[in-house]
Amino acid sequence: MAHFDQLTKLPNRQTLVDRLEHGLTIAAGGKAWVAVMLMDLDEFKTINDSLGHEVGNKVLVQVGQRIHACLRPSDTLARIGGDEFVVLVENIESDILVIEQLAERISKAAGEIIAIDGTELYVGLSMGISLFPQDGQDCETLMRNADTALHRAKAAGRNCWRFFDESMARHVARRLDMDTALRRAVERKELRLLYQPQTSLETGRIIGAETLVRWSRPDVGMVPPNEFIPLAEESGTIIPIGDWILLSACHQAATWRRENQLELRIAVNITAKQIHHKAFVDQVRDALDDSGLPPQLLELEITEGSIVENIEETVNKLRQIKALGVTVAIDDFGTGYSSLSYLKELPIDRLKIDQAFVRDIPLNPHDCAIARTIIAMAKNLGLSVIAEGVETREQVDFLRAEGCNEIQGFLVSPPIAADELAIRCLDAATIA
Ligand SMILES: Nc1nc2c(ncn2[C@@H]2O[C@@H]3COP(=O)(O)O[C@H]4[C@@H](O)[C@H](n5cnc6c(=O)[nH]c(N)nc65)O[C@@H]4COP(=O)(O)O[C@H]3[C@H]2O)c(=O)[nH]1
Repeated sequence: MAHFDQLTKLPNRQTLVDRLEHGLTIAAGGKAWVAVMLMDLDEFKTINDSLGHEVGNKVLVQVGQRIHACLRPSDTLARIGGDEFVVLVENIESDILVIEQLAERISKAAGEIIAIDGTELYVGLSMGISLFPQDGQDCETLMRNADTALHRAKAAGRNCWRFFDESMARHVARRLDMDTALRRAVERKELRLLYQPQTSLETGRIIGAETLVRWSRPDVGMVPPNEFIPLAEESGTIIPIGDWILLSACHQAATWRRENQLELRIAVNITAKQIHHKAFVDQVRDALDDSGLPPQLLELEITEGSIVENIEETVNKLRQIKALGVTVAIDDFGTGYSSLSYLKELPIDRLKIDQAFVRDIPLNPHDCAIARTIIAMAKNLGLSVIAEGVETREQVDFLRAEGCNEIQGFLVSPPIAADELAIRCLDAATIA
């Protein structure tokens, strides 16, 4: 039996069903989602009736090519009948926002003018989307529910898409709305940076600060970074925002140096997507050039989790960063999956013990053991150690006795405004 549609050379219905069944078997064993995006062309019958089947066929071929151009190599596009196409997206790990974005790309691409034999045509496309596992466990149910959603899209005025599950659509809409607002947040000056002191346990003095972003969203209030940073990471908005944070933090540290004679190391959180972005090293170099900050006063904090995503490329990028003279710390250390073997290879300067292990020191013997082990391991690898989330005197005593180099936490100060931090540093008080 043929596996491909003769006209468009795309997989046909049978091939789609085979791939979907295979995809569901794989997805059933893990956490990934699968999306079935069923689409058809609005008013295709009118094109066929008024301009003839030959033109209709050319339209189908062109639309097929346009949809195909929006996909990743691992996605499947099939033509399952007349003007019906299906896109199968497997292995959706992080967020269904990617499906919403894909639906938008496809609608836009299909909706552009099609020129056939000197005639210009517009073709609208409606789409219904069902998701495994929530909208069905098997091929038949998922196709049926995608079809129900497609009918809803048509009823809603065509040239749009609908998820089978409306609550899912609302969830996506909320996130999309937040992402759109976030994209504008920089130019509208809704983002601001706070700085949390980092203190040397040897001298008791503040030697640096971590940059922590805050978003005050009009009509909504403060949105915590734990909520919007992962979203920005997912959608790619982290690239312009991260660039702004990096540049602003470098300027701030340069200002402390120039105006307050403070040589403070400024730490900036960097996400996985930022590291892997092709312009990342240039962005860091530009931020240093633009601000005039000496490179050794800039530290990049990257989480353990983001390193394991693509270890080779991360090592490569970090080497380039180190070559600039910038230092690197591993954030949230102990929560990821670091193995000693690659920790040795990473060009890093500091380990940051996650606050989850600091919180119950000295009462919890397990946490004490973990903190002690991280400190000892860092020493063996020639790395410095900073503990985050330090809130009590007892924690300081324990960490100091174990040889931890620096601390950060509410005991010294919560994240504060830049001016306030300068005053704190100029104040003679130290952690004794
Ligand atoms: N309970 C307790 N908490 C303490 C203490 N000291 C500091 N914290 C909080 O712990 C978080 C430490 O930052 P993180 O692990 O990098 O975790 C950060 C980081 O992953 C992300 N984030 C914040 N700002 C940025 C940024 O500028 N860029 C990026 N990429 N991520 C950021 O959001 C996370 C949360 O940031 P925040 O809400 O500012 O929360 C901060 C800080 O306010 C303490 O003694 N006790």
